[in-house]
Amino acid sequence: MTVTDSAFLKACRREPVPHTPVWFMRQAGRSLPEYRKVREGIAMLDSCMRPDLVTEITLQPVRRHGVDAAILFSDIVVPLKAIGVDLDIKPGVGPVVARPIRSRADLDQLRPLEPDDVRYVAEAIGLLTAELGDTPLIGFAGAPFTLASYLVEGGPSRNHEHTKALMYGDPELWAELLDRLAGIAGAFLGAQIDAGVSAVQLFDSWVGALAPADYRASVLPASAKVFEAVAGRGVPRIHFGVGTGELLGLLGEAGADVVGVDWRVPLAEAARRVGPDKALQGNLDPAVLFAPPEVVAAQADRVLDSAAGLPGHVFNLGHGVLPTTDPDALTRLVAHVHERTAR
Ligand SMILES: Cc1c2[nH]c(c1CCC(=O)O)Cc1[nH]c(c(CCC(=O)O)c1C)Cc1[nH]c(c(CCC(=O)O)c1C)Cc1[nH]c(c(C)c1CCC(=O)O)C2
Repeated sequence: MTVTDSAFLKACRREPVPHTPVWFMRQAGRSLPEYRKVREGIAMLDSCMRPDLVTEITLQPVRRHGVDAAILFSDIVVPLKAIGVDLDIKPGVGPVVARPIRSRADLDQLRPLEPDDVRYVAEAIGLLTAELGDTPLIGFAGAPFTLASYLVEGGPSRNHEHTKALMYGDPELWAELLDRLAGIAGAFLGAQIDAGVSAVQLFDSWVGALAPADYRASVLPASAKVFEAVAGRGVPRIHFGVGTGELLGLLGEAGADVVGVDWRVPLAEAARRVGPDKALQGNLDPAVLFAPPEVVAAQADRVLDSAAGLPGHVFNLGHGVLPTTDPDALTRLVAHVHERTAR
């Protein structure tokens, strides 16, 4: 076995698999007591800059759950911090930006990302690939729209009103902002591929707030530029957002090899929307993990049944692991998916 032959990479390439591979968005994090222990007294962004901690935290869910892939412990705002944007991650809140970007002058905060800006990430990836053996490591970046939302709003937002005001009100400035963010995200993914990750995921978590026509006109070109920056590198590209049922076809069109699906659209229907030449990832509702074990198993089977016959399914949740999830429920779910799909 090598990483290349792993069930996860085979599923991304839509090749036959020994079992359906499974990993979880936010598998490294607050649901694990061993995570809370190593993070004690260390700020989130500081922990992302320490290769020893990044390595330990990334490995924790692999050891505990036996998932088919690791995801680098980092955050979508790490490359922004690395180029000098004044921001922090506030516990229980999320990324908070000191000087929101609302005018052309504010764009000065965004210079291009150089590999040296994130050398601690490359160092962590080197340590990780040595430890992980045959288990693939997924790198990631935030997509231009989702990064723009944090930068324009100044923090997490329910309605993205300032973001949309800029997008509709000053299309030229908006395009320039998204283009700069696309350059940063593409460079961040490129640095992770150079360092040895086996796949990359572009998180456009909040883009489900847009209508398809606006996505196509105002966001797709920037996300396509990110995927283009890492095309032809032999590394599958995954594209994910929440509430994107109406955008699934466009998320694929932007240049992904694998399209992530939240829990609102069954995978068989998602496959029709995405088209025949892409794999799918998803899509168990993360809240289902709070139900009794037999219910979790039955709901997982519903996901697997919907994906039956599709070439290329990576089992995942429809969004990240919720912080108060019982880790044993995740371990049982991995075992269940593996047993149910063993060929
Ligand atoms: C939108 C977004 C962010 N960050 C990320 C996204 C896209 C994924 C998604 O939609 O969930 C991506 C991310 N953030 C983190 C990872 C690690 C890898 C993984 O296990 O998935 C990944 C892939 C660690 C983290 N990033 C963050 C934490 C929690 C911080 C802590 O443990 O103190 C972790 C483990 C902080 C963060 N950073 C962000 C949010 C919304 C938060 C949570 C705020 C909170 O509730 O405390 C921005």
